[in-house]
Amino acid sequence: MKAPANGRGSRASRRKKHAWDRVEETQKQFLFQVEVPGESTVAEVDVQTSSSGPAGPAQVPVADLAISPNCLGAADDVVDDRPEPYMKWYPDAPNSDQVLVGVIGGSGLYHLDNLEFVKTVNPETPWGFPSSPITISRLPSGTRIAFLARHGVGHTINPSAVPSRANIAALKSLGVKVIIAFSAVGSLREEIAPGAFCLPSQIIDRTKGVRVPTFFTGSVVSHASFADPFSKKLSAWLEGSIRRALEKEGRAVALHTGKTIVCMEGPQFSTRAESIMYRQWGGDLINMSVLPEAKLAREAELGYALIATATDYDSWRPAEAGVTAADVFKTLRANAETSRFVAATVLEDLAQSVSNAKEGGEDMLSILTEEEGSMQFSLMPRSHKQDPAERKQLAYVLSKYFSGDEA
Ligand SMILES: CSC[C@H]1O[C@H](OP(=O)(O)O)[C@H](O)[C@@H]1O
Ligand SMILES: Nc1ncnc2[nH]cnc12
Repeated sequence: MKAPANGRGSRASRRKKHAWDRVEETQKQFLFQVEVPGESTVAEVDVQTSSSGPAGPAQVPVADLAISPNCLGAADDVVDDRPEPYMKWYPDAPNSDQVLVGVIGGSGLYHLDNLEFVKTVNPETPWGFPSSPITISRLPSGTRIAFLARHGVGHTINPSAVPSRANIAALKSLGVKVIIAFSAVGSLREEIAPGAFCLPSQIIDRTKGVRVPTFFTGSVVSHASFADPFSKKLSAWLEGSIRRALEKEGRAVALHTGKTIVCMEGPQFSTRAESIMYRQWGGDLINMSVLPEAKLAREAELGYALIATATDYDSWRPAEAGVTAADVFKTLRANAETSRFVAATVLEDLAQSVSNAKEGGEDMLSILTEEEGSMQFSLMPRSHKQDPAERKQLAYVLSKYFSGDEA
């Protein structure tokens, strides 16, 4: 039985520690030699000591390999039992230097307003440099945020070439916990008019394998859960804050939620047939940028939500000409102005909630840490065949699973 989300106190803390101990134990697994059916060679695989075989080298049937997520601590053992207060379980965040939130600006959104400039950083990650130097700014409340222009400041990077791994890794290296990403999107629905804002909840992947969609490209294998590609608590919280911001702005901009976004490869726009097909598939919006960004944020255990701003009706409307970049640009400027207003309001709201959280409120803390720990059920068990250099690279984004244990 999973304990209640608000389980607290010292007993709960002990249970949590126990769950993490189990993860560490699995990192120090015993080595077994395993005959893989259908293969002539004997594979060496790390497995847990289990009742199915003695500790030490042995021949064990593949069915007995403890490579299910259970070997990382059964799901039932994992209890959301963060001890209070804030500082104890969230040690690296709550000081004024901490950059909690990363904002990724899309087409038309190359800077934010109302912020006090602190510094620009350009971290070199194991996956190279981010799309643009990252601007760290201070909100009026003092909270710091990091801003990154997805296509570079002069919009010089096409969607297929965005260095998403470097972008996500760089933001994580600054201490960011959640990413709020902006994107200019086409609308596949009459009711989502150009100018409207959307918080999508699902993605259909129509990228073509050109972009590397994972940090795990070598001998360390991982299968992250992606059923809900956007962080649910973050998106739900954003909905209220964006609605307030749009009302305050007074331009009657609509906000749609729960929509499905198609991510296509581009850079050309869709054909009419494709545009119609995406509608039949259940697509409501279309862009070229949400993937692999959202997948990589999940792998890095960062919260991620997309604020999509509709610029055009793509190419599904029979009586109209298909979308052109000029159509997009027409709406882009107004959308970007509203996006800056929304960003300023949302970020201030967020900073306020963080400081409430420090004083005992809980909501924002669970939003900021929504994805933390999620990868523990996604990583395949450690094997001596994993490349130590690769594990070291992975420590850059997932230090709690890969730091300090390189042989
Ligand atoms: C400029 S039209 C197509 C381009 O715009 C969107 O960019 P972003 O998501 O970064 O705002 C779309 O995804 C395409 O990359
Ligand atoms: N129609 C469209 N297709 C793909 N990406 C877009 N970004 C803005 N409009 C778009």
